[in-house]
Amino acid sequence: MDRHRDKADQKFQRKALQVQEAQARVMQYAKPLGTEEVPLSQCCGRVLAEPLRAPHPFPAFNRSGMDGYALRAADTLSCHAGEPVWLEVIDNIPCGAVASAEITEGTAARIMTGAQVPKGADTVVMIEITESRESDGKSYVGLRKPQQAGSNITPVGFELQESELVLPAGRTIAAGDIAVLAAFGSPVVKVQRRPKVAVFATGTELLEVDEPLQPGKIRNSNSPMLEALVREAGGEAVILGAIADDLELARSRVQMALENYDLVITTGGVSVGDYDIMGDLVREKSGEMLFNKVTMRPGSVTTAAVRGGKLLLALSGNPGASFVGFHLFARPVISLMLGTERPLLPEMSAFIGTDYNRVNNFTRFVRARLEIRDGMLHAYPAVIDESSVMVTIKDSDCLIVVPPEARGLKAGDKVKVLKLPGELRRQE
Ligand SMILES: Nc1nc2c(c(=O)[nH]1)N[C@H]1C(S)=C(S)[C@@H](COP(=O)(O)OP(=O)(O)OC[C@H]3O[C@@H](n4cnc5c(N)ncnc54)[C@H](O)[C@@H]3O)O[C@H]1N2
Ligand code: MOO
Ligand SMILES: [Mg+2]
Repeated sequence: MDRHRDKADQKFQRKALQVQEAQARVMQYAKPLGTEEVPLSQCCGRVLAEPLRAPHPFPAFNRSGMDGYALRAADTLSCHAGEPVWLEVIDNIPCGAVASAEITEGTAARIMTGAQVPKGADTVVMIEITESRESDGKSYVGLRKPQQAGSNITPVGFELQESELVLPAGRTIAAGDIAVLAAFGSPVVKVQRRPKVAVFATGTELLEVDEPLQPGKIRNSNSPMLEALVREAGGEAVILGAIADDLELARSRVQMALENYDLVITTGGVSVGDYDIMGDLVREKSGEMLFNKVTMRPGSVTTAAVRGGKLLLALSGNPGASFVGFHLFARPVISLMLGTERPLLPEMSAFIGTDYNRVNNFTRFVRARLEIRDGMLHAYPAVIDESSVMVTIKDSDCLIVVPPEARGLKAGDKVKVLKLPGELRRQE
């Protein structure tokens, strides 16, 4: 009986941490996991593991910006009153070729866009403003206006000098980065290894997605949602299914997962209920509990522990709470494991779109839809945003941070929002 009392006391006496403190506790266990090489075609969205310095200037040669003639600007200065200057065309330089002769006084080379400008030439004149004639088997180009040195030539190193830093390590590779990597000859790219994240759900009430509904039961929506969130954060998610509320079973599953994966995320069973086994499991002596209560809503019962150096994030079973818990705790951990420098959701300020009157003792992270109007951000809180509500997660672009002291926000008040990843939802 006394042992029961002890257990119950432990269960109910939880010390709530501030969100930032709780984030700091989990983030200190998140370190980059090492690197691997992937083909250029598969590196989009991965995190670059080493900086790229330009191995050569870019462009690597003085490049013609027009189809026309390469010549010396000085040779055009003598045109006056519309009298053309005639220069002998001594070379023809298609793109990809190099000149066979230097341009000297009185000569020019026909040249195409993108070709290397020949030695001696300091300007390129576009075909449209030139004239041509043949005489004694020689070709001549005629110009009626003096030209400026440097025109239509992109000088060597215009974009980048040799050894200039182009891509810092830690950058998430996007299309423009891929162009750079290709231009500098990187068929394989060193990227951070993706964390392997085990996701499992707890709850005797849970059905598989393809099972028919049964009385009192629900389908497991958290695991597929978390799988998508892990992927979006740059991790590799492995769904380990749903387990019944059975402490023995959960203990062995969690242990197996901690041994085989970089991070373990569970949902459900962290509150004070009779079958809330994850709470019991985390309080067992075999590991360090980092926290089991956070001053936030939803997700106040979010729990974290470390075992054998690996993090276990036990998120609340309520869909809204597991969504917010993922973004505040799991996403930063995955980001740090990927070696990124800014693991937390970006903060912005917005005008709240409607009144918000819900009162709370804890900071509330209210899911909301963002709209940009006249260049200003407006955040519309979801009409129903209880922890247990699933359906409005899909419409949220951000979380409005409502501190406990904010009582009765009025439409138009300025609020802090945490931007969720991805594009803004369209207004229906
Ligand atoms: N007496 C108290 N009861 C509760 C408290 C409290 O402080 N005292 N806290 C409430 C709060 S706040 C939350 S949040 C929930 C947390 O619940 P658990 O993390 O223990 O989660 P469960 O009990 O397993 O489930 C809660 C809810 O979520 C549904 N669920 C669970 N897993 C899934 C899933 N994979 N997919 C979809 N939905 C899921 C489950 O069926 C329940 O409806 O506790 C409050 N209670
Ligand atoms: O604190 Mo509960 O975790 O969602 O509201
Ligand atoms: Mg519970």
